Amino acid sequence: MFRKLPGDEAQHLVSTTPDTAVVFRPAVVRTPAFVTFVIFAWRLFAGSVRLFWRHPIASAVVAVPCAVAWLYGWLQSVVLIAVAVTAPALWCVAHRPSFLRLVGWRLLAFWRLVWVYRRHWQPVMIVSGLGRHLRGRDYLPHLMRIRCTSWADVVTVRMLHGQAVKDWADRIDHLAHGFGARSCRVSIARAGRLLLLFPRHDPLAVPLPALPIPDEVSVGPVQVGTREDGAPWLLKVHGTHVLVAGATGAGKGSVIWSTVRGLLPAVRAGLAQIWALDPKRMELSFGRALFGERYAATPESCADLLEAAVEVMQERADRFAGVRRSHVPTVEDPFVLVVVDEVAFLTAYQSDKGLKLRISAALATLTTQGRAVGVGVLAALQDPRKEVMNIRNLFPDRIALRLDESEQVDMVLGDGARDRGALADHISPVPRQGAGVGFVRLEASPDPIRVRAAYVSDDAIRAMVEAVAA
Ligand SMILES: Nc1ncnc2c1ncn2[C@@H]1O[C@H](COP(=O)(O)OP(=O)(O)OP(=O)(O)O)[C@@H](O)[C@H]1O
Repeated sequence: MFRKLPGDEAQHLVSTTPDTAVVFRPAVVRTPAFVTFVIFAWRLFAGSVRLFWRHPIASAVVAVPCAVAWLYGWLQSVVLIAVAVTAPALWCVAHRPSFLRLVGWRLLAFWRLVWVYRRHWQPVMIVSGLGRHLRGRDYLPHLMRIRCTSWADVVTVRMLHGQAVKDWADRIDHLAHGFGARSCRVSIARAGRLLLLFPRHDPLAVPLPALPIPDEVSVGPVQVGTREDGAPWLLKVHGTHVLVAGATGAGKGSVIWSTVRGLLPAVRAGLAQIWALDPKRMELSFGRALFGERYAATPESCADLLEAAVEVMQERADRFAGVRRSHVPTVEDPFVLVVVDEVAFLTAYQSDKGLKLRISAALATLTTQGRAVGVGVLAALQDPRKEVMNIRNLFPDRIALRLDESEQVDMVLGDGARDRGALADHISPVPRQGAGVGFVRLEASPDPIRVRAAYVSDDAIRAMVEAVAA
């Protein structure tokens, strides 16, 4: 045993009786009391300065009444506390948003920093493998800052040197459960720093009724719902192609109808046309009058309609060649949105090989050449696998509603989307809670954003048909 002990440790050994633990005599360095006092005083001072610097509001809440009591007496201090409590309460009642923005969320952030994150930081980091315990020392990522919004905590973290974003993305489950949240999303703040987003509650849990038909005549981006952060979810349809993937009952219809609703003023003004392909004959047939002649349900008529769209596209391409490089909608050349509900019925599940080829070729042509000349495709499908939808990569913008399998998330939103928190396979199958909820990736950012489409009821569709007929 003595030979196994490193260096001169053997000389500190106090007891090695067989039935007790090995006990070492600690090294004692005799220090004058004065030096010890100076060290403690310095630590106290440095700690107080750090506390004031990091948490000025919370420190002032404690320090100011103490200072007043010491300088002017306890009665004045009690009066001050009473005023300090009632004034914010009145402010909160009178103008809640400004109170929350300036005071409320900061206090909550302080509370959650102390009570949730700092308290659980060390065990969660060590158990999840994001921190290391080496030779008696903890090497932990640095918890830098907490910001609270109305629905989530945003935690800024400095990673350990040598860690990668993937190390954190692989552990979102550990982090979420470790800090008592439903989920966790990871995004990059800057080199070496991450933002972890922990939702406190789900702002999208309640269905959103159909949005009002906009007054402005525009081909987009159209508002189709709300983002998790409360901002409007604007979907760009002009100048792109959009693929909506979701299991049965995921609410694909609500994305399609909300888009149609947002384009309605442009349709009425003649600046947009919606061409509808409805092989299931369920979804779009309800508002058939909105599409006029440009509605197809049988595979043959769908192939014809798609080829007609290709003709429009090619005719425009011939006219625009060398004259302009982008499309501006006019009554002569309106924006054409080809809406396809359950596109796999027309491609993968189509038994007639000739029709399947015609439809696939037309869709591929539209999605590769249509956007510059004002022809866009909005397609919905249930199964995003390559065997089912081999042209899914030709859709620049993709929306993942509730999906059956976790692997399907990256198929729709691109590699790594699920690791970053796009848990489309965890969306509730209960229509009230989960229908129309999904994840999108915006052009500007690789981080998925959670959204909910507004539900356009049958009555709202009927009202739209009447509005267009009028
Ligand atoms: N945005 C929404 N908000 C709340 N409930 C919704 C929403 N969208 C749809 N629903 C509810 O979910 C049900 C299914 O929606 P929908 O038919 O649009 O799904 P889907 O994805 O098109 O399904 P399928 O592929 O089977 O046609 C609807 O009957 C409606 O009750």
